[in-house]
Amino acid sequence: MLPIDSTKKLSFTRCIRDGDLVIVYERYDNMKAITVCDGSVLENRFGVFKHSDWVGKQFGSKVFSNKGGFVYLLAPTPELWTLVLSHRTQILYIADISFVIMFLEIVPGCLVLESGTGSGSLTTSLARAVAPKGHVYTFDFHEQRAVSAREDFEKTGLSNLVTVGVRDIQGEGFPDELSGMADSVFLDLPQPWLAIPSAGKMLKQDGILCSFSPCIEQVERTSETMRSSFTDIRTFEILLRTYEVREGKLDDFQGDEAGSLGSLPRKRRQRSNEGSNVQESTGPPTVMARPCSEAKGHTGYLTFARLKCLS
Ligand SMILES: C[S@@+](CC[C@H](N)C(=O)[O-])C[C@H]1O[C@@H](n2cnc3c(N)ncnc32)[C@H](O)[C@@H]1O
Repeated sequence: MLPIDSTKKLSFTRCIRDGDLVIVYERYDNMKAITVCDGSVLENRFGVFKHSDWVGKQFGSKVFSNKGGFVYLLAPTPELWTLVLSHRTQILYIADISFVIMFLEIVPGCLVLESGTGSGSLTTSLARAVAPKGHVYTFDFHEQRAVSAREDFEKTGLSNLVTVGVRDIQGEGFPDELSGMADSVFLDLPQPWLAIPSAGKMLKQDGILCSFSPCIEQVERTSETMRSSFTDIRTFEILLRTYEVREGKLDDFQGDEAGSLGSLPRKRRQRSNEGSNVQESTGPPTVMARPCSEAKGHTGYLTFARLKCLS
């Protein structure tokens, strides 16, 4: 990520410099984060890429190896960072993250509390959502995870937007100094119900709390605890269906899962929509879209609740 501060607008239009973090993109399922270092090289199946060739190029550029192979150099957005970060824990992915940001009503300037930090996947998106003047206070009781998260936020240029604290949030709650200051609180903890009374104290009037839990028993216990100080308690499970889009001839797709309109060539689908039974088995390549066979299933449940107003 490019540095975000209160004076700069988040922008990826500037050119790549020595020391920048870039996402080296081969395919949507094959990318990695690299810090550009003049004098270093990247070696992969496409050949050898000199970092010095990357300096001065715009983010999004296609760059070539000594063998004529190529990769793209993308800006490290939170969306891409989530896909390349080093997993120190289970993490939240894009479908849950985007829903969380929307439902917690997080906008620039918000103050957000989070625990645990884990691998900082959600924190990275929270930081961008509150930029340039908001702040995220994130807590984990695992010292080394906190250290690694700070290093990552430094690398991604977000450290001025995030404070990482080491604290047992289930045991001690959030720090008293933050009482009544949070617009929203997010919990990804094994026993979130223990942290709910403290989360309630931290929130501004009508602030929103979200708790992520992998199993429904935790959701029930969390919701039960929320009832005394929160209202509008709602739980969601975000299931994402991804489609594969590729070009081919009808013959290439014969024998694909039957009955899936998504697996039909566009041309054939249009014809059947027009009431014709004509089916071509040859012809020019056409674009197909069909559900991916390896779609991600259950990740967890997101329970949201709004603090009850006192007056
Ligand atoms: C599943 S991870 C969070 C992942 C994070 N949401 C992400 O997207 O990268 C849960 C984290 O909670 C931390 N944790 C567990 N119990 C805790 C407690 N009592 N206080 C603070 N952190 C705790 C763990 O150390 C772990 O790093």
